[in-house]
Amino acid sequence: MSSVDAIDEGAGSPPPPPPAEFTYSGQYSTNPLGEASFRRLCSRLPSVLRRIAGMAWAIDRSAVMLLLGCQLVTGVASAVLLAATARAMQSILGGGVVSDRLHEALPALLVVGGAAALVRIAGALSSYADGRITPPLTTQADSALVEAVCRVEASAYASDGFADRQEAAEMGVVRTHVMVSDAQRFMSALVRMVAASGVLSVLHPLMLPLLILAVLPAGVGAVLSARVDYEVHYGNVGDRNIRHMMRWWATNAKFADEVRANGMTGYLLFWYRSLSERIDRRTLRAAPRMLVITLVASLVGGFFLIVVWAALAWLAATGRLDLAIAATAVVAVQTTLSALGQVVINGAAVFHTSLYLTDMQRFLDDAGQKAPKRGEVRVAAPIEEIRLDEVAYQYPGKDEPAVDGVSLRLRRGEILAIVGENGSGKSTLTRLLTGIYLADKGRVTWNGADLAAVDPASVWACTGLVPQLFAQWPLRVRENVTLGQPRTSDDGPVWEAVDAVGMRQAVEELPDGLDTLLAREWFGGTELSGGQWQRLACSRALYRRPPLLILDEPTSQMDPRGEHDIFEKIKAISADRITIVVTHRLENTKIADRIVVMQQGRITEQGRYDDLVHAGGLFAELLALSQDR
Ligand SMILES: Nc1ncnc2c1ncn2[C@@H]1O[C@H](COP(=O)(O)OP(=O)(O)OP(=O)(O)O)[C@@H](O)[C@H]1O
Repeated sequence: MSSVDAIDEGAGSPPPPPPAEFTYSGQYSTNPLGEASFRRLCSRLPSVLRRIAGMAWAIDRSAVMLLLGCQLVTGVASAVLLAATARAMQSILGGGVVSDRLHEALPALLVVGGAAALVRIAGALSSYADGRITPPLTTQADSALVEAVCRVEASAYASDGFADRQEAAEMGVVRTHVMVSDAQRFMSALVRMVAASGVLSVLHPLMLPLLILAVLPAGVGAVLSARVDYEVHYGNVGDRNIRHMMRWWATNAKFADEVRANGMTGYLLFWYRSLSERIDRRTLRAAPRMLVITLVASLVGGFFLIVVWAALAWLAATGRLDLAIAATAVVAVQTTLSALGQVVINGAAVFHTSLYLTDMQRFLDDAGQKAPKRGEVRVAAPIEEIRLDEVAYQYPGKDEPAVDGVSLRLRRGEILAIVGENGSGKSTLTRLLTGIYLADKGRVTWNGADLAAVDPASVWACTGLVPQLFAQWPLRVRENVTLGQPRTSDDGPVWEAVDAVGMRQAVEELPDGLDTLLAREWFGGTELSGGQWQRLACSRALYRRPPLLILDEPTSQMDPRGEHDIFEKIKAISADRITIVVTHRLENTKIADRIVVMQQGRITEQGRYDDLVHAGGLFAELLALSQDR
């Protein structure tokens, strides 16, 4: 079924336009492989192996030692195996009675058996060591990525290509699953190849160069294929990223009503499939190149392989090579060939992995750079005063500042209401007040300390924020209240916070009270209503008893009783803290000691409710509009 068939609504109307093209954009848009030569690519292998070894060493030294020991054993045993094979062949193919010849060959055959067993045992132990290293290594890479993203300055999310590079870095995490085993297989094949080719060179000096010629094309082919593969991955990063997000939104149970009742299913499926098809098209476009690379590599490699066997036959037929030695050479050629093949395949895999690891490392380094480095100064409760002096902030890529030259002074005990039309800068102002964003211009100070030089953790330890868009954590009720600041094992303060938002009865009626899992999707989980979720978000902020309490549209989903309760509570606890309420329900601003009205990032009016109602400004106009029904 094509993507357009996925649209079941609006039959007969022209098909909608395909999803916008999302490309990996900005300063990171250059494919690091674009200019790299084959030689440079190969020369990266040692450093990649060193890096993988270093990462593994940090995880489990004894497992790494075991791996290295196994490689050594494999190499020595492979060489011994071939040398003993040559000796056994000489006895077996020599003159005399068969039983005598076999008897003479027996010690060498026993050595062959022992060496082969050792190679197998070393292989098994290597897999065991890999099994010990890989899971913690993957966990470490994955956790490092999650932590790096959680710890960046919030403003980094809006920076050029951040999400795309995060998506690219995720691939690095995926590749850590196979990284050690690829490297181990590569090393083990290399060791076997060196051992076998050493023996082969001793048997006849011509064999080795011929063999290398036979396998080299496959090596070049494998690396070139890896390069094309990465190129495709690189071209698809942007689309894959947005598809991944869209998948979450389209399939999330929380949005199921909206998707169905608004007839979005058809378009979303069309959209999803179109994007997938575009990704496929890019991938398929690379297929002919892949085919050419593989065919040419196989043809050239095959030709040289025929030359190898012909040379061996010629050497044996013309008596230049003893028959027993020729027989050993056949075994050695086979061993070297298979080892070389493994070297090539696993070398290409290691190289391939290195590309994704580089993306991951680059992202981690960049995220590290974007982590807050503001200073050691700490602020602590009580927060007596917060000041903003000529503060401005402009989002990356925007032409106008979201907040433009705002000055404010807030004192402990005060309730400030911020109002204004959509996009006037209210939420941005709260982000600047709490140091989530640092001002581009001007200063925000807490108790006189400039937030640009203050440890942000100390600021956020003093903050309770109910954002406009709050998370509905798939955790227990208790954790939804205490998340970020679990204080005691005693449930008393939790119930206090639940009471403060009028949720006691609702929580008591849940199957497991505070222990109820708030995730309907999971077995044993349950779901709250929109207003109940919002009450819980408020209780989370109240539980923190913060010196700065910020509520951004805290009651937009609540019934009048809930709204009344919350505002009563805010008033009751306001003496100890600075309280900021952002709201479009202008009646609610009556509780504020001061109201500021924002327009295009600036404060254009301020005063008490009664003053502003009669001031004839934007506040009065918005209030009149809200009452005009
Ligand atoms: N993360 C962001 N990245 C880029 N621009 C943003 C971001 N958040 C807000 N903006 C822009 O900044 C301006 C102010 O937005 P802000 O969210 O502060 O307004 P607001 O007054 O809170 O609006 P609302 O009443 O709709 O909540 C808007 O033009 C908006 O497009």
